[in-house]
Amino acid sequence: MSVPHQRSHAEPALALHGLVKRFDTKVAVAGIDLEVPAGSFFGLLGPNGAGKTTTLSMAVGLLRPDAGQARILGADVWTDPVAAKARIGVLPDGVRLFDRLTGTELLAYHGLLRGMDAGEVDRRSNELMDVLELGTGNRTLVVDYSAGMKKKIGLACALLHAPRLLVLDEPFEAVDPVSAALIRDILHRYVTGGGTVVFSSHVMAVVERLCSHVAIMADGAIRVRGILAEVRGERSLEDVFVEVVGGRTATGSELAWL
Ligand SMILES: Nc1ncnc2c1ncn2[C@@H]1O[C@H](COP(=O)(O)OP(=O)(O)OP(=O)(O)O)[C@@H](O)[C@H]1O
Repeated sequence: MSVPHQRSHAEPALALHGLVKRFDTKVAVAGIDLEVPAGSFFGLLGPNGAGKTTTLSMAVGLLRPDAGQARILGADVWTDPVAAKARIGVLPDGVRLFDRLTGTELLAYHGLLRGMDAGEVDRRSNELMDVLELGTGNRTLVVDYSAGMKKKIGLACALLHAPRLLVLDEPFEAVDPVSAALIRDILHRYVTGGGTVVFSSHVMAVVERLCSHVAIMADGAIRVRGILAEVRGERSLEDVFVEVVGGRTATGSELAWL
């Protein structure tokens, strides 16, 4: 089988074809085609409102597209949802969690829902709570966690069943520098071990450090995509980003009243 636009013959970890989403008259995502190669660390960039969250939500089956398809390691998210969802771990936007549970209870819920053995859920959940410094015996309800802790427990839920693809919406947002370094390390090891990560971020330094591939979105479309080194060339990723999405420059006369 030959796959056009791809050097590798492997099935892409994530393949989006013609994805469209409108909210009333607003076209949030305007027909996106994107392939994320298996084993890649893929950064999705774009200014506020570019359509990143909408795209990732459709990619993982949280939001039904108006048109188009999303396939996860070959399984269609909408026609074969059980197979598709078994292969992914998701950190959604805003991390909507059952927050009247403790972190350990939440992980148990996720693990059992995915049909995992209770003993294995226990072992992995203790290890995740420990590694992510959420406290193994912590009885605090998730609702009382800080924003960064909520991100970390959301990430733990996404990792628990050792999925082959991780789709993470702004995993570094609200996370302190020590925890960010820890998460970078965990994700790096996950990709080295054969996993694939797709994540959205506004933090260029993190994307430059971690990613093998990037795509830059603006106004619901992908403007630039490819291997990080090729997209960046001799410039910084931030320079490329600003050039691609455009941006206003301060003239010095704004907010003169301030
Ligand atoms: N549920 C919704 N109802 C109406 N409009 C929406 C909804 N969700 C998103 N939008 C609109 O779709 C566009 C894309 O939003 P989206 O959240 O996907 O952007 P984003 O790139 O993730 O932005 P950010 O970086 O700020 O998180 C925006 O104009 C937003 O206002």
